[in-house]
Amino acid sequence: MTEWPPPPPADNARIQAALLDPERLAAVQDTGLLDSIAEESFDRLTRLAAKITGAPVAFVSLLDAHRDFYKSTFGMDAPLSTLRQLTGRTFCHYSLVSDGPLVLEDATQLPVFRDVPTVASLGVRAYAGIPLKTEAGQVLGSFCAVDFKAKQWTEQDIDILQELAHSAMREIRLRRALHDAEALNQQLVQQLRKVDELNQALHELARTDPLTGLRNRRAFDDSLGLEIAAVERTRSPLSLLVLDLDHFKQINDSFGHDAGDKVLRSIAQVLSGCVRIIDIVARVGGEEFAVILPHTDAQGAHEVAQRMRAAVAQASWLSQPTTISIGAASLRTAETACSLYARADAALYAAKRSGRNRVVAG
Ligand SMILES: Nc1nc2c(ncn2[C@@H]2O[C@H](COP(=O)(O)OP(=O)(O)OP(=O)(O)O)[C@@H](O)[C@H]2O)c(=O)[nH]1
Repeated sequence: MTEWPPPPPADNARIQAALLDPERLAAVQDTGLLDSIAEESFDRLTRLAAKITGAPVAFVSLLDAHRDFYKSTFGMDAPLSTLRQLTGRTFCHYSLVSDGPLVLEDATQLPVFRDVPTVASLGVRAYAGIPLKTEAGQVLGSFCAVDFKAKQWTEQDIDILQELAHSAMREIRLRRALHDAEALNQQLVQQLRKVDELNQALHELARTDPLTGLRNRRAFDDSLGLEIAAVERTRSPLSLLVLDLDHFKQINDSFGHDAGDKVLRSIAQVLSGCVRIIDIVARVGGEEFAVILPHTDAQGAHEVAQRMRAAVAQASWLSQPTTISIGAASLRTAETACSLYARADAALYAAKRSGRNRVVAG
């Protein structure tokens, strides 16, 4: 056809330079389509191209450094489709540097083009290729139609192929945008996970006594409420110990506040070592601790309390013995957390009044 006379064939060096241009290759990689499977959104376009132009074959090629990758093919018979990743010089390479549609009515009649391997190997004679160009001007490959006999491409054929090439480019951009959105979404999910972890850490921090690492008063109150609620379901016993160091003021006064802190930390360790994993040890005040003992009756609570009292009394603290007094109370039917605590606290003060270093049940 006269409207699109084939341009003088580009020399090999120019094609090679364009093929290997790093920016172009980066753009091709960036599509994320190399080696991807066939997709209906592209196949629909090649099918349409063949149907409307009457060409038996249409395809979308992406030009990698050393191969043509066909994202979509229509009308290629079995042996041809095995050439899905064609190597060697192809018409699409000429299209790459053609700066517009490359339209060949009969390649066998044209110098250089007649030497393109697919002319001899597959019998290709007519070719119309529209460069697939990014907004930045990088040519990714071509949208092509091919015939095995000479073909007079009409102006409408080329218009249609250009429209379809345009749609293919839009599809490519859409893929990229989707991919970017997925990556962003992934990042967002990771950030949210981090925020969750931080929140969790903050939550833990807000419930932890910084000096001893035990639960603090707030966490203790929550735990006691939950354990009492569980008792209402399970009807199992529950006991509470409230402990206070004896004459702790003297330790502070004699050895200093830091030494007092050290004693509090050690006491926390000793107490934690006396209980089961399900028991809850908390520091509920300056030198006051409390221990929730689920599934434990008054007898069991007394045993644990005596174990704690003896363990503290036997440990070597600074240069003087340190002891604790303990009040114990076991939950009564329909009793509130407040009442249970008050009874254990009253028992603690009874223990103090009656000489310290002892356990009193409330
Ligand atoms: N080192 C240190 N001391 C604390 C802390 N919290 C409270 N205390 C001290 O604990 C002491 C408590 O004194 P008191 O309430 O008189 O009780 P006590 O000396 O233990 O005497 P009894 O309880 O009657 O046996 C005070 O000296 C407080 O300063 C703390 O976090 N670190």
